[in-house]
Amino acid sequence: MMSNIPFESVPILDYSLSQGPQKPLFLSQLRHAIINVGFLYLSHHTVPASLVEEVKAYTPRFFDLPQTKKDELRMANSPHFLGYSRLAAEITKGEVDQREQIDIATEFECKYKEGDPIYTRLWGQSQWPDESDLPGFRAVMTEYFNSVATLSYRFLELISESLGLAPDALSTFLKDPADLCHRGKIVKYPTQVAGASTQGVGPHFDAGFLTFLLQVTDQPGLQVQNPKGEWIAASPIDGTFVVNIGKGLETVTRNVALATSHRVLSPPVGSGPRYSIPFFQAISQHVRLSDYHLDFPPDAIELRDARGDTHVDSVNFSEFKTDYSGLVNLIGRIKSHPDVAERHYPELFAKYFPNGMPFKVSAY
Ligand SMILES: O=C(O)CCC(=O)C(=O)O
Ligand SMILES: [Fe+2]
Repeated sequence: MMSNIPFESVPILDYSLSQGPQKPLFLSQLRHAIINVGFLYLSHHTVPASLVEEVKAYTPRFFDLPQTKKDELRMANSPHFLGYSRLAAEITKGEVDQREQIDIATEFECKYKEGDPIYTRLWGQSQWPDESDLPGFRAVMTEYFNSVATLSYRFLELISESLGLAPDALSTFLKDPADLCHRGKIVKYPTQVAGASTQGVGPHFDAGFLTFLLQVTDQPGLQVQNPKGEWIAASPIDGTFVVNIGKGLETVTRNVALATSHRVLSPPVGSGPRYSIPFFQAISQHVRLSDYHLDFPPDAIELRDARGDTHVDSVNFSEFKTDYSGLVNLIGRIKSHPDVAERHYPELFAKYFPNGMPFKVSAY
């Protein structure tokens, strides 16, 4: 299991082990998952099961709102790229994604003013449906994201420890948790239309540090690419999150932690829609990851080198090597949602789309 043979399944880790005498076992399992897989299931975690059940119950109800109500929340309204995207509004790797979604974030008041770095405008308030249309939705989703954020901080400390770093070595990139705007989305993948595309979301890496994914329904569809290029299923397991590493964490750990390409296939004809909720942990906007040098013990570096390079079929991300994290994230959003960019960031739109609005955009 600890070898560098390409993984054939996504490991399951029991978070409760990290809180007791079995912590060393947990940390060794975590080290393997972080270095060789880049994905894991996390069971027995700290987000209350009752809260998860409430979130699951609300999810289809949001999408069942009348189309006009959802369109009122459209992302194009928001300089923060938060809000609703209709079915097939995004493209990954040149193909339309068959999903409908609302991007939301933890509570954050945007303090951007003229003259500040433009990327500080990216963080701000979500757009929520009217309370009378979906009573309690905002409160439950906000509580849920806060609870996942808390877990994500603790988990980052465990990752540091598992790699032989001081527990707070990675937390320094999240400096002041009260001043972070974590993002995520609530997603609906409709069942495949016979003969049509099966791309729920095309192969991609996540951008930031850690992603915590809640698979709301039971359909398979999420797949993770191993270093040989094979697609390995990460089907739902009740009571777990799927946790994965983003390009930011890979960059700052000099590839010790592995960001792994993944995709979602549309649910098969007749199986009903699939719903999921990814939470993307934010890091401070003002850090340039390449300015930091984390001192890993030699055995972590050896494990990384034994794993070697991975060959993946995915869109790529290299800006973390040169730019401020906030700018990297803003550029990612601009490329994914040029309609929002054209309205709120005309200069950046012109820079990244010199020929005007593309017919096809490339979403991360
Ligand atoms: O819906 C899923 O299971 C995964 C979604 C995902 O990978 C993403 O939105 O980054
Ligand atoms: Fe993803």
